[in-house]
Amino acid sequence: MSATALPQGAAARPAPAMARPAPLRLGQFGLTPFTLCALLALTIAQQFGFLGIVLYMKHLSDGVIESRNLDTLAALSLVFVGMLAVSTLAGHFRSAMLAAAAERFGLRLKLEAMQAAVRNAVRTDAGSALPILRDIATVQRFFSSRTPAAILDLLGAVIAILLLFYLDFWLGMIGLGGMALSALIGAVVLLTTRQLMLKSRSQLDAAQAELGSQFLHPDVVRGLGLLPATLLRWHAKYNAALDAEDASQHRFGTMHELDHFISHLVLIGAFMYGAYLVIQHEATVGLLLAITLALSAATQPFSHLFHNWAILAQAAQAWQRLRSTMRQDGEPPVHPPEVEAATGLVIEDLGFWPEGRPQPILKGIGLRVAPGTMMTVQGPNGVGKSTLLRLVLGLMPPTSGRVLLDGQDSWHCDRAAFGARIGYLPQDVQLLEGDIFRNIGRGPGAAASDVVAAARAAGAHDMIGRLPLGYQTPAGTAAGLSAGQRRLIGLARALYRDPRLLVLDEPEVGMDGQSRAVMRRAVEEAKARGAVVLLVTHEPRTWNDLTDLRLLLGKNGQWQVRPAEQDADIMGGSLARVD
Ligand SMILES: Nc1ncnc2c1ncn2[C@@H]1O[C@H](COP(=O)(O)OP(=O)(O)OP(=O)(O)O)[C@@H](O)[C@H]1O
Repeated sequence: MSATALPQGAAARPAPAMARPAPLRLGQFGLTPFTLCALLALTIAQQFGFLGIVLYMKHLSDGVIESRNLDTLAALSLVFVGMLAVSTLAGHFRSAMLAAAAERFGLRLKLEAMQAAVRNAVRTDAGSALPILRDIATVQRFFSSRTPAAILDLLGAVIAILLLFYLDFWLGMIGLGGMALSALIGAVVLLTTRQLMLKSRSQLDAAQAELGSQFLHPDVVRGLGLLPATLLRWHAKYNAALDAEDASQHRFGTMHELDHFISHLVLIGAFMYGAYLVIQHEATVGLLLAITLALSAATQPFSHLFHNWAILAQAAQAWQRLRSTMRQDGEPPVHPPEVEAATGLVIEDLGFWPEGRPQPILKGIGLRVAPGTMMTVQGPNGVGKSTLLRLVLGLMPPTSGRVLLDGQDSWHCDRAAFGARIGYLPQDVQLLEGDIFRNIGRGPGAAASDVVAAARAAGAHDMIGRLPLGYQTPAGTAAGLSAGQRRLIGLARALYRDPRLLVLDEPEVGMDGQSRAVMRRAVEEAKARGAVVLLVTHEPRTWNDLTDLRLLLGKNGQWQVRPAEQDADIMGGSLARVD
């Protein structure tokens, strides 16, 4: 046995710096300045094609019809058919580019945002990372809808207004006034519905999360007759969320009607002015035709945007939430292993003091656990045993100090490489969706021999063999495995490929005598292979013969390391003996 208590640090060191995550930028998803310029150029080409028709109509009615010149009619028609073809092609390429961007965006965003959300959820105990999936879907739905094209078409609206100015200064002013009014209404409604939409979204998330967590314990809910109360509570929250959404939809609807009214008002104004010019012999009827087409090009993108305002507003909010998730991500920078550090587990001046707590949970813990050594972690309920294990595993950043496994900082590490070197059996064993083989082998591609060896070491092989589908038995939440079976599979997963650090959180809970014996043998073998074993237990006596060292935790961050021979159940209640 080799285990050493290191001197306690006098003052808490600041927590190790988190990496500042790169802000979420559209450029990361292929929307570079070049792509945007190409999209704008295609939009202009498309719009010129359309606006060409305006001029075509005007020339036809002003010149060709009066002169009755068929050659001019044929030549003009040919030119404008060509323009129309270019416009259609430009529109097609633009749609293809937008669709490709939407796909690329969805794929990459899913990967990055999901990783960030899971890391945040683990670090902050924030529960589900799933709302992020809805945000990704919202942003993706926006990109694959007609709305980005409508935004680009606002450029066409500007060109249409310029054309109106070209036709007549005051016509341009009427069109510009209408456009400005529409934009103003849009901005006002977007700002005033923002809070309502945020409220509705957070209420909906809270209601669904609450119902989801209740359904995780259907037996309790049904068995204790809590279903009506649960549904009533959920219904009230859900209705409140829908009320907020209805209010925002109502405002969107009002705005759409208002925009409709303004478009018609602008059209009537422009027509009246055009008719006045015709009466004054300053223009021909062709001008009225041109006004109709140009104004429709100027107002259509607005009308589309207002119609789909909710998609735009929801996408903007989802994008902001995604950005903030990525900002909070803070994946720590990876530190290379310290070659001169002692092998095994080294804990240096480790402290954990969450915000809002008057006292630290853990303070200045310093010790070394050599390879082939088992240390039990003992202490009363709520004293910080599981927290210590999570810090050792590098699942959250310590407030001070650090943990090294064979010289590798457990927080500043490459998770995939570090995870492969540890085995962890939490109090509440959660198996992932997929079969037992994948669960033990920690994903696809595991060697069958390694999986079976781990299952044998955990005493799970025979139990798995008795299942109708053996290692192919589904192991997820709906699979129906018993708590004891899940625990054995969880232990096999922890033992997979001989971890350097084996962390067991109250492993004996829920195990029968035979399974406990198998577990003890597994721990013994892991020690013999040179693993460091950390074991949280409320029954230290049952592990006496395998224990080399005890870490005793007390209230407010008190701690002490003792050799195994002393005081197996010292933490039966008396903290004074630890001081
Ligand atoms: N991320 C966190 N933020 C704030 N407080 C936390 C965090 N993690 C743990 N705690 C608090 O730390 C205290 C210790 O919790 P922990 O689960 O580590 O206790 P424990 O000793 O394992 O208890 P038990 O024996 O009952 O399992 C609890 O009061 C818990 O609320």
